[in-house]
Amino acid sequence: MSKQWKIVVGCDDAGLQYKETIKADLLKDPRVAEVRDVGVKGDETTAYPHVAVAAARMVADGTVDRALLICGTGLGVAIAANKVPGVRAVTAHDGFSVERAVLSNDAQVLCMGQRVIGVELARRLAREWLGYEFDTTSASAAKVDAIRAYEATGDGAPELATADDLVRAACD
Ligand SMILES: O=C(CO)[C@H](O)COP(=O)(O)O
Repeated sequence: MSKQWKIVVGCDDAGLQYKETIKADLLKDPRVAEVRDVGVKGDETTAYPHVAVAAARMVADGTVDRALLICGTGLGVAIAANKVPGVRAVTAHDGFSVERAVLSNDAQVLCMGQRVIGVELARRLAREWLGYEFDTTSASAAKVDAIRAYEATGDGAPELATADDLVRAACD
């Protein structure tokens, strides 16, 4: 059996309907072991950065494998989630980008905008997302390592890779 994902969902008030709909889908999906919810709920109006960072911290500390975040555009939640070290969050509204977010970028956080795409497309993309798993032996792995290295030191972490290695990885 393929991996069973632990997932956290989150949204702001502009993403509540999609978050609840996709959460219900995830809860029924046999590929999902656990779904956590960091809000918002009902008539809460917590701003998107707080929710996104709460979810991203759960990814970073290993509480969950992945996060699915919804706001109006999917942009703000991604920007905020990416402030948490170790987290790679993307906004994606098409199937190819969702696939590559995992297979190329090892992104653990998928963000979508309730004001951008229809709910059926968002549900489909979330379903497809569960089917992708990053291959640590793939050619993309060195490029993701380069991202990690830049994050670690801001200059490419020479202890993890030479500058030449990083440039080669970035250009491959
Ligand atoms: O889309 C959002 C942030 O990217 C959010 O749902 C709405 O933000 P606002 O336009 O600043 O209200």
